[in-house]
Amino acid sequence: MEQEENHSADHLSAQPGNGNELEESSVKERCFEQREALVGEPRCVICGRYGEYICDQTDDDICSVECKTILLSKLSAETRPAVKAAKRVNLPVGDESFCIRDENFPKIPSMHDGQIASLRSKLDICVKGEDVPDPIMCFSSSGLPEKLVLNLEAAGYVMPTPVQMQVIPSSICNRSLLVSADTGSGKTASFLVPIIAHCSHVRSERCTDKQGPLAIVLAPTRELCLQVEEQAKVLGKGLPFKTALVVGGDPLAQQIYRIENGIELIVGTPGRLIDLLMKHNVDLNKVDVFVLDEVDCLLERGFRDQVMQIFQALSHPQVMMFSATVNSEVEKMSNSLAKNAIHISCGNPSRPNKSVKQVVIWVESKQKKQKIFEIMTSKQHFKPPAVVFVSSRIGADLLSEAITVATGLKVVSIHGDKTMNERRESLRRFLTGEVSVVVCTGVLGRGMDLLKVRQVILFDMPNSIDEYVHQVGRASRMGVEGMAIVFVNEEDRNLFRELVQILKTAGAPIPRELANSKYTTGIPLGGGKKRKLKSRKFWNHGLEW
Ligand SMILES: Nc1ncnc2c1ncn2[C@@H]1O[C@H](COP(=O)(O)OP(=O)(O)OP(=O)(O)O)[C@@H](O)[C@H]1O
Repeated sequence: MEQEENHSADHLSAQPGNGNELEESSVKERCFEQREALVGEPRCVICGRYGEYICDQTDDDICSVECKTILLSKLSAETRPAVKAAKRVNLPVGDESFCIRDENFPKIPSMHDGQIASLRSKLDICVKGEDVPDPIMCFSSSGLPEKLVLNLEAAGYVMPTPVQMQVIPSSICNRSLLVSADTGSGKTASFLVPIIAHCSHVRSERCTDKQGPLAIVLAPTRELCLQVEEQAKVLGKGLPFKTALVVGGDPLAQQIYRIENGIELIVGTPGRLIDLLMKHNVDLNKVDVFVLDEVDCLLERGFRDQVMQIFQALSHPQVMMFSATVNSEVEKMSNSLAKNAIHISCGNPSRPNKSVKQVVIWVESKQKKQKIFEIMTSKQHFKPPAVVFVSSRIGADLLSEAITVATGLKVVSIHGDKTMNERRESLRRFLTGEVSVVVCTGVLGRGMDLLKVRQVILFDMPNSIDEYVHQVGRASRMGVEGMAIVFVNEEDRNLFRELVQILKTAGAPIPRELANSKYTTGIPLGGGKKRKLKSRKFWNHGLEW
């Protein structure tokens, strides 16, 4: 007990002068101050570094006050959508009566169809399709391997989020899916959990060494692939489940070597995967799960042909497609990949996450730099760590230098002209808190789980409202409140109409210049033609990443 107390990060709250100064000074404030864990040492449940302390509230190993705060905010009943969801439908949180330990994965007991429909409606889950499996209320009710359930618990996943409640059972029933759900709502685990369960099931049934992959996850950016693969490794730990990351910028030979040695899941960008498949004979015959993360982006021109090429090399896989922004065009295109897919929608997809306060400011282009310096030197307005989105690579470099000079803050830039090692290192420095600002192009706009970020600044508006939704979404994870500061001026007039609609719906203030602009008031609401034009524009921008 004595020892536990001395290790407790809660001692940080001790006040100077109470005799605890010695322990206080040794407690690590920030995650990056902590060393890596050696073999056999406890690891921080948040970042994996040396788990020097024990969190009093949860008994988990943690490395620093910073990770303790994240751990507690993750577990906080007020901020967990799954727990909130359970409360909304009057389910006792963690009540075992809602957990069915049945391999065949039956219905929630004593719930008839009407009750299931009402449950879905309360959880904001909409489903379209034939024989849609019922949602689950806990991870252990879907016949997942015990080790996987333990890994989920260790990662702080006490209950599934609404999207996971509906996607996991549907996926385990081998159904193809098109899923749209809010940013930060847990889509990644909703496809990784069934993939890991499937792979470890197959491998333990037919245990032969060095087999080809069983699942492929495609994502549009290297950073997102890195993150998805990392999460797959955490959730699949201790199971017969190995992964390979196939992204540009890393040596191809190493990626081939890893695949040759036998893996279950490939996570990659379409271009590099095609490259690898052309140069090397990878047996894709056993791939029976194909996931498109950020499906709307992957089905845009530029990626679409590559995605279809990979798909055609597979033999009738289960296809699962995910994004926070799925429009009717994407729905139509998804038909060519999966005919009878179930459509699942959770929360308010295609709208900025409700937990992010949108603060739109009218700033003329020449004044933008001055404005961002003002924000970043204001204790009241600047809430680091912060992500700044700009529209060009050169702009990212110039602005990051300018912010450093003007404010003295540590800033990095990330964009498509940097080498993979530079991008990895900059992201690491940002995520560990070594630097407090990252200036980037759209490369970090989609899918990135920037856990500690609560503030994003859209220095340049992106080229489409869908990208706006994704970029704003970086300011919040799992319902934690965040803020997006958005600079607009006449140059963004193409988006005025949709932006004003979005701000009105969110009840956010609309700058006078924006409200009064002829582009806001004079043009009728855009139809299909206008959206197509925007999609193309986005693509020109997308290729610039
Ligand atoms: N059941 C759960 N319990 C607790 N935390 C969870 C759970 N599921 C996911 N998370 C955490 O929630 C955060 C957001 O999840 P994720 O990145 O998958 O969101 P997303 O829906 O893919 O968002 P985006 O559209 O922005 O990519 C992550 O930090 C993840 O670890």
